[in-house]
Amino acid sequence: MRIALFGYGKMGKMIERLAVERGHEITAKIDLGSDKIDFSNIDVAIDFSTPDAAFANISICLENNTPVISGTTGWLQKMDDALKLCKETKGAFIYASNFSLGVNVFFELNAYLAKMMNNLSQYKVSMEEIHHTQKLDAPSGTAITLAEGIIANTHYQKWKLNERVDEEIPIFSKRIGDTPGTHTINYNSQVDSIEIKHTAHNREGFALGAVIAAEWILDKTGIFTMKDVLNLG
Ligand SMILES: NC(=O)C1=CN([C@@H]2O[C@H](COP(=O)(O)OP(=O)(O)OC[C@H]3O[C@@H](n4cnc5c(N)ncnc54)[C@H](O)[C@@H]3O)[C@@H](O)[C@H]2O)C=CC1
Ligand SMILES: O=C(O)C1=N[C@H](C(=O)O)C[C@H](O)C1
Repeated sequence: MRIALFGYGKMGKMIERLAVERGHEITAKIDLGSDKIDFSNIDVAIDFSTPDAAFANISICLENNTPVISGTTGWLQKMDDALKLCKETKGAFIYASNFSLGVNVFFELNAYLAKMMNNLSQYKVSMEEIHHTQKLDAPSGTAITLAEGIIANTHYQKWKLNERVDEEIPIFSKRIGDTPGTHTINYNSQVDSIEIKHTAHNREGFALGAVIAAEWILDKTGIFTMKDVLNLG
């Protein structure tokens, strides 16, 4: 498979290593200041760039009939436009706030726990996410997906960054050293607390998930999620 990398930073470089190990070829590395892209030499694109760049990168791939996987976070305000463009171009697109198998299992666990806790009004939910100090967006995309999982299964309707407001899910974002990504959900009552936590030890799980998604989407048309790719739930 001929892969184009949009964004050749921490994730782009790790995806390159894992993709080559799995027998794929990297035929384009597009980063800041890159020249014209030769789409005739690309089977699938993988975008791990920046919040400002993701939508343009995804758009150019869809306009050139190239399936695209995006893991970039912090650009959700443009998501509806990307989905519309994918439908118009009859393209193929997967966005995931987190491509790791472990976090996708954790998403399912989070939804199940939220459903159980919904009628237990003595427990108040909160979330904490910890990432490295270079991260541009807050809260993390993963934290937003987790909050959406709680909202879909409880009476909560909104999340709030770094603040406790009645009836909203507080998400506390911390930036510490090189932390690859840690997410904790806590239900606290006067007498006890229940906590679930996912800790990434490095970035390999994210990168491998993105390569697996790229292998999976080849020759497909439509808008998919990692749940489709991993056959979870
Ligand atoms: N969904 C997931 O599983 C994961 C998502 N991420 C997200 O992926 C993104 C990238 O993460 P990292 O690689 O750690 O960041 P990074 O900062 O190491 O790399 C980003 C790269 O994008 C480049 N870039 C800037 N403008 C560009 C443009 N117009 N076109 C192409 N490239 C451009 C930068 O020069 C840089 O090399 C972030 O949004 C991060 O939150 C990170 C890890 C896992
Ligand atoms: O920026 C990162 O590093 C990560 N970003 C994603 C997010 O915002 O959730 C996924 C992972 O946690 C690492």
